[in-house]
Amino acid sequence: MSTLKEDALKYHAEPRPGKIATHITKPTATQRDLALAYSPGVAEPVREIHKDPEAAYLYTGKGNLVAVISDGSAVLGLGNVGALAGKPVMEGKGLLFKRFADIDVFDIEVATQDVEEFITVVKNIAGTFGGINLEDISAPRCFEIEKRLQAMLDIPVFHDDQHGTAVIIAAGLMNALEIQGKKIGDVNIVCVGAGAAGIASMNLLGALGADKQKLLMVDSKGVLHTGRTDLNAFKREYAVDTDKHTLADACRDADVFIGLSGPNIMSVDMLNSMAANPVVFALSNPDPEINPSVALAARSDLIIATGRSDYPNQINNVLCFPFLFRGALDVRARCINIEMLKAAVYTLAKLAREPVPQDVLDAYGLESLSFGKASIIPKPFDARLRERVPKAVAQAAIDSGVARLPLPL
Ligand SMILES: NC(=O)C1=CN([C@@H]2O[C@H](COP(=O)(O)OP(=O)(O)OC[C@H]3O[C@@H](n4cnc5c(N)ncnc54)[C@H](OP(=O)(O)O)[C@@H]3O)[C@@H](O)[C@H]2O)C=CC1
Ligand SMILES: CC(=O)C(=O)O
Ligand SMILES: [Mg+2]
Repeated sequence: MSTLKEDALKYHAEPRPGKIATHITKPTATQRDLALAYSPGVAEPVREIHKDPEAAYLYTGKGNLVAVISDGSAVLGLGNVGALAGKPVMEGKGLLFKRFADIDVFDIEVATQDVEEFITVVKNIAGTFGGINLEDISAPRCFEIEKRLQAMLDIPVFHDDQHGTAVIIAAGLMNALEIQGKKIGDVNIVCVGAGAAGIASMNLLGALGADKQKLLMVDSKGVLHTGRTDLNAFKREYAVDTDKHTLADACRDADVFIGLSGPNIMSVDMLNSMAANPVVFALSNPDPEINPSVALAARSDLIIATGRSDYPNQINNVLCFPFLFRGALDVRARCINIEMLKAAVYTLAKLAREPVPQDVLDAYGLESLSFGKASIIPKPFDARLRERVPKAVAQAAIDSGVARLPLPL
């Protein structure tokens, strides 16, 4: 039998290399077609856009085109593999944008990890696009890059690993805590990984009612505590006065473990030391902080999720970014703000409580599935995501004053 590695390499190589290509949207069969598509006809939209840049939305693909841009500095949990090696992931994001939200993508791998150079590249190509999805850029550089680019540009600049991840964690956690009979403001949370995903996810959980005093963040050197002198400004926000200094200390009596760090970091002893009815989101890709089979064998009162497609409860930003951008592009939003993120959270969480459609069951080879410990979040194939999340996001953009168009009919 072939292995996942063999299958994955073959999938990417055959029948033609890569996962995504461009296609033509206009007739090209006759001399007249070419005269319209290219010279001389193409001069007409050029003149219109020269007079009014907004006309680019009318005459080019800009409004439905997103750039997935990476410097390859934090690719999944594989680390700093560089721009080119990250390309399969960026093509993958393009595939997901297209498959789930019919958004066109150019993936762009920028071979510099210098913040100024990177910002200059993105700023200078941004006019081509309706939105910028920054991907797999390590912290703390990613925070400055996103903030400065958003301030310069009038299209959404969205770091998926920060906010896409935060949205799906928040939606999944709201449901998981309800099933476990706990409230977000009461629970002790451990977040391992104080990078792009960890910091942004804890910021959003805080905005949704999590108590910072009950939160311990952990990086590769241990718990972020006030005695540490090696913390950057983003980590310092989460430093607490505690004598818990190791991950094992932090896990003791915790209700929630969120892993946004690297593979196999959580031991069974750590899991066993958590409070009753715990929630573990082991979200490092491709290998989670703890293997779900091992974890479930150790504790039957557990809810566990991973970032992977091959286990129940996939907490992965694929459930957010296609639908969030669809909503933002539909109303030509200038940015993606917290109101839009919250709208996505609530819509995703609510949808998970409804019966799962048959075609979704078929795609996963399941007889049945209903809201509960093994189904806290919708599956990406659920067509209702495309119907509901963009609409909620677009409405939030309108209500918060960042939309330039009304809701589509
Ligand atoms: N399921 C999903 O949808 C998503 C999952 N992720 C996963 O989250 C992880 C982090 O991604 P991202 O935030 O973008 O990367 P960053 O590089 O920005 O951050 C990584 C963080 O993990 C910490 N870390 C690394 N190794 C360890 C360790 N052994 N013990 C404790 N902490 C550790 C780093 O510590 P230090 O600061 O000390 O270097 C850093 O704080 C990846 O595995 C990625 O696949 C990310 C986005 C979405
Ligand atoms: C899912 C994703 O974006 C990551 O692991 O980096
Ligand atoms: Mg990523």
